[in-house]
Amino acid sequence: MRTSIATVCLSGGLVEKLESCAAAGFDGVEIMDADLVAAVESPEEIRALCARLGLTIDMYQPFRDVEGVTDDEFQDTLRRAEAKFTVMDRLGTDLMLVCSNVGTASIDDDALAAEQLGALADLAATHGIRLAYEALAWGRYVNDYRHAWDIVRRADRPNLGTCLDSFHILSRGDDPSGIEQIDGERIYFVQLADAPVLDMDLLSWSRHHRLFPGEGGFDLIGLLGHIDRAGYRGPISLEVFNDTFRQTDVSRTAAHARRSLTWLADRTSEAEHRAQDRLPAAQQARGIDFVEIAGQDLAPVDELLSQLGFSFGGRHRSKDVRLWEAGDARLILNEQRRSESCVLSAIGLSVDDAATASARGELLGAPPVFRRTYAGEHELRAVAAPDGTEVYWSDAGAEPAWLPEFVGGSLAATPLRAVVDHINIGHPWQEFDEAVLFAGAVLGLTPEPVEEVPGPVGLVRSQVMRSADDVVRLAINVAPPTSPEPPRHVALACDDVLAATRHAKAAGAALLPVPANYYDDLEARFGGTMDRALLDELRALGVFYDRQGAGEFLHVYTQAVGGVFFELVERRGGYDGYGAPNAPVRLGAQRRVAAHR
Ligand SMILES: O=C(O)c1ccc(O)c(O)c1
Ligand SMILES: [Mg+2]
Repeated sequence: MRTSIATVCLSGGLVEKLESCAAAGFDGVEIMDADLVAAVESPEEIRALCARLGLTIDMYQPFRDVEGVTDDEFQDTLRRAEAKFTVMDRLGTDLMLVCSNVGTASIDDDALAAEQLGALADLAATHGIRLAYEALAWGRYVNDYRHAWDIVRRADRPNLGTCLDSFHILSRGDDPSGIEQIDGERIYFVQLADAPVLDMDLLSWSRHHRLFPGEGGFDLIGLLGHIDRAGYRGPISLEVFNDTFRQTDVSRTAAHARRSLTWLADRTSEAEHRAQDRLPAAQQARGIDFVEIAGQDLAPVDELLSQLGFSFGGRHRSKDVRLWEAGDARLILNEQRRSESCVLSAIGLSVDDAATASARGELLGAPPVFRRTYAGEHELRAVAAPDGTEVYWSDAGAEPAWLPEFVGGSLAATPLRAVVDHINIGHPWQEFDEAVLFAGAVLGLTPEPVEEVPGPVGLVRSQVMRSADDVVRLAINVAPPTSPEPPRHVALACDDVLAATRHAKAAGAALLPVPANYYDDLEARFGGTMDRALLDELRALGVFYDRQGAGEFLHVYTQAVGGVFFELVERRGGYDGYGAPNAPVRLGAQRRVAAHR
């Protein structure tokens, strides 16, 4: 797949954008007119830079307000176009994007539109330039790709074709299968954007919320299949107007964008027989091997885990690392990284083939992580997620291969038997989409619908990504910008949260206090259908409750140690959520505790 990207996706000046696109491995770019106009470099200098960087200039865009206008207006359009054709000659690019008219169109007449586009194409031909006509979803009269193709056919010029843009097709819910009716030679360009499924006006949705493939709700794989079957063999270009990507680090966004196309090419390669685009298969996690917490002084975490009913699993033979266990839940405390306060720093996953998992991660641009190992120690393969969290893979077995490296653990049975239910990672707002792409592409997880939870300092957006068998459930949260350190937590599932909470309280664990108002409300909501004794016990212990149909969810939180806290959960009757209705109360309680420290 030849890859391209519109300069409008990125922040910074044109030269920085081009350098970042080349560094990220794109083959070409679409240069946005406004980016060139604002640059101090001449078109000749930009052309030379692209040549030096190995980037082709695949398209110049956009040219607006062409068709459906009065004759006077059209004469001015030709004058304007001539000036831009000259710029394109200097840039050395031969394809111009022409958007369907959204502003000046006053005449709804396909014959006139075809005539005017034809005349513009004839003028372009004197420069050796081709035009790609694109239906914008909010075009005044032309807003459907089939309509744009009709007009192109009607104009019937050898240098006039169409540009397909996934956003304009899928945002309107148009049937993309009609693409196969288009002559592939006349599809001059393909622009791709994903987007969250939103119910809002098309223009604002398009200009602010587009996403890179794999981060939204559009079926881009299906769309590419139609485009491929139409016979299109040109570049696949990203055109993603997004408020976040336009203001964040340009080289990081370019790499992120390129990763989305690597993922997409892999997903479409099977159907389209493009073996060169194929990646090693995503490895579904069989289990969570461990969760690691790192920090300078983790004694308070040792204490808390002991109070929760974990048992000490020993110290590592050669490193300043300790293990705590409760049934199948294993927590590693790592004091080797002395610069950090207490953070959730790594996740270990067991998979069928760890080598394949890490090879895939690296091909998707995730940086490999190396930790020093000593003779006889198990070497784990790992990459870093976009936020720096390390993901380790090990081959699934009866028990983790690294377990014997921990010595001196207590042999007593654990009071708590648990398994990691979900892991919740707070991210700064600008890293959210990248994290979603990483979890989907590298970890092979599938997104659940986004939840939004009102917190005391802003709306918290939460996207759970999970494996097919629910072994891994990763909640990606956007922390409110005012929270100093994005909080993270590990939720541990056990059979009896009430008993576990009694045990933890008796052992002196600092649990999160829950306000009485919460239980008054619980009584109002469920009092009619809930056992009185249960309600009283929830209130006495500070345990949260939620219900979905016949399913019930009991959960309780510890207070945070640094940037980490724990949750004990009990799922009854097939409850499948995360207690989202309780999140505002939890966030409020956490804020109160933090304020009193
Ligand atoms: O929002 C726009 O104006 C705009 C311009 C060019 C495009 O290719 C497009 O999809 C949208
Ligand atoms: Mg477009």
